[in-house]
Amino acid sequence: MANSIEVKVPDIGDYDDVPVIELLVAVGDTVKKDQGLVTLESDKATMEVPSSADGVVKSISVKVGDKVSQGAVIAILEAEGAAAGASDAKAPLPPAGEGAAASPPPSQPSPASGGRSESAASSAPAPTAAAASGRKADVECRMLVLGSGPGGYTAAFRAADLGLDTVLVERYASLGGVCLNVGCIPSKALLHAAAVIDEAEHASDYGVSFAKPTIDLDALRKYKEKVVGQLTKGLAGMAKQRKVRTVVGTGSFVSPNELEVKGENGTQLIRFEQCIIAAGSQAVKLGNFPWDDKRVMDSTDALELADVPNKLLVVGGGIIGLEMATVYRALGSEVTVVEFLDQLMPGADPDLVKPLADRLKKQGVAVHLKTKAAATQALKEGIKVSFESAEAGKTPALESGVYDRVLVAVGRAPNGAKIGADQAGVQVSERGFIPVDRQMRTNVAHIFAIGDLVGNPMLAHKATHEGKLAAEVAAGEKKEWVARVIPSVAYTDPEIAWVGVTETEAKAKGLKVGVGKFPWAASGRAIGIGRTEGFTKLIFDEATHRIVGGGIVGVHAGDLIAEVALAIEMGCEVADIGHTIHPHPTLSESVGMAAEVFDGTITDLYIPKKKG
Ligand SMILES: Cc1cc2nc3c(=O)[nH]c(=O)nc-3n(C[C@H](O)[C@H](O)[C@H](O)COP(=O)(O)OP(=O)(O)OC[C@H]3O[C@@H](n4cnc5c(N)ncnc54)[C@H](O)[C@@H]3O)c2cc1C
Repeated sequence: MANSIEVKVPDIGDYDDVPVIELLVAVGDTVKKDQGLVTLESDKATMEVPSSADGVVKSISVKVGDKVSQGAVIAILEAEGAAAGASDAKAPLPPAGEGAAASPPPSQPSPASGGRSESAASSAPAPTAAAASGRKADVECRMLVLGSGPGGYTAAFRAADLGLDTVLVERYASLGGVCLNVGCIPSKALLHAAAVIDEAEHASDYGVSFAKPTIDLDALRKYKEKVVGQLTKGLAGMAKQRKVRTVVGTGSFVSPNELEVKGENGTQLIRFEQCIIAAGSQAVKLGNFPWDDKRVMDSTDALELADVPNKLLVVGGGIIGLEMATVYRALGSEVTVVEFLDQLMPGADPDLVKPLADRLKKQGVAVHLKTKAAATQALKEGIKVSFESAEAGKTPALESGVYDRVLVAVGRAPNGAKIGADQAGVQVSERGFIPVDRQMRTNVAHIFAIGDLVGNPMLAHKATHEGKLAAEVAAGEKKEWVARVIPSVAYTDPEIAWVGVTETEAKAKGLKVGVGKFPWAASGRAIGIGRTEGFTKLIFDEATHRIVGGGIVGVHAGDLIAEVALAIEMGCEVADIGHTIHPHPTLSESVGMAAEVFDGTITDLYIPKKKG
């Protein structure tokens, strides 16, 4: 029977509220009595395994940076003997007809999945010997990675670099997944063209006039494809250099150690010791749209640039919908955006969104909030869409319209339920997410999952970070998720970027925070480029003056937010940021100056002192 032992911070007053600075072991490690588990900051105290217990680390309840008090549980151990089958990342490949005996990892919500309650629980059946197919394998490998998006190719490359013989399975011939082929990269190539069109249009403000642009759609499409091709071919080359074998075809698990891949050249059975699932997500297709009509598009279709519709409806005012609205508006479409919620880009603070909403309005983009696309009809002259108010009983601001094309951008759904995960014993939530622990392990110890299919935010940089972590853990490194924050960026015009705690979230959670906000109207650089609508705000813990979040709206906000993310990761206080010398004249100065605003030391603005 399992004999669990809790390791607690000792009952010594000195240890109150002390940050954890190092985790010395990881889940699954076998530990011996008196071995160090966790190091705390104050006088480098090390929490040790109690002398009564040799065992396996079942869970670790803290991460680096957490503050702990006396009595807090730091880890749970399973005493030796009770831990048979505990995760062994280097479990040998079972012979055909024999499954892996893996015990499930601890039940911990992944921070990478936004703390979802869908944890890698232990209720899924452990794979049994009978579950293996008994078929002859066409390919055998130490590591199989399913899906070649930013999560998958990163995981495969890192695994190979760490010496694991790796196979990468991808259903499309081109590596790179959604991000490189039909997501981040092509959208940014088109947004670059949109920005140039816009810049040229406004250059007359400073005395430089260009003729109205002529748009060669074929050439623009080719440019986008060239950008994508350069990156995807680069990936194929790097896979070869690392001796990562790629298999093209659609994969589905047939046992805890086997994946069947159906491709153009028939069916192959791949047997693996360890696996990283990185099968990503796909666009949600609302059921009330006629998807067999080419005029109804998801983001992949919209990036095809089949034509520039006279009238485009964008359903969904989130990042992807607004980026595509930006592109098509610049190319000449009359764009209408409808959003069900009461703000564009839900998740960002409303003040960050306002400059974008104002600019869209100026540009003639019609935005209707609290509006639902209720019914659709494919007519010869266009797609007719009828709207309803999101508020029961209210009349929508817009009742109906006929559009040459409709882009539906209402979110993405994980592919977890489409890969035969049940055959491997891997748990999948009702929504299609695969729960993982802090090491990206699923409930089956030798199978990891990463990227969009483990939870929000569905972002490429989250997927790559997780991919690296999973590969390193699989190769035997003692690691777990320690990143504090994941930045979000909308590459609209202006860009909006935020990271960490938002003001809205702080209010909802009753966190005591203070804000330093620097308006770009006072930035020499912003004035020089005629883009003063932006601002930079930093959010600090009121008691410690440590930075906990930040948001930037304005050109290049996506590049600028990296400094704020680093400051949060480093645990910077307001003075660390304010005293960092930023180059002048740059937009980056606005980060230092936002800190000075909070600190009351700003000289580039005049802020009257509060009376009393
Ligand atoms: C229009 C658009 C713009 C975006 N812009 C940004 C951005 O600017 N920045 C950002 O961070 N994120 C952006 N994203 C999101 C980003 O693309 C995803 O978060 C990222 O691609 C997720 O990576 P992943 O590795 O989890 O999965 P994916 O990139 O989805 O890759 C999964 C791969 O698995 C393959 N696959 C799935 N099932 C199987 C199977 N059964 N067999 C074989 N192969 C399979 C798929 O074909 C795919 O290639 C954007 C997304 C879209 C749609």
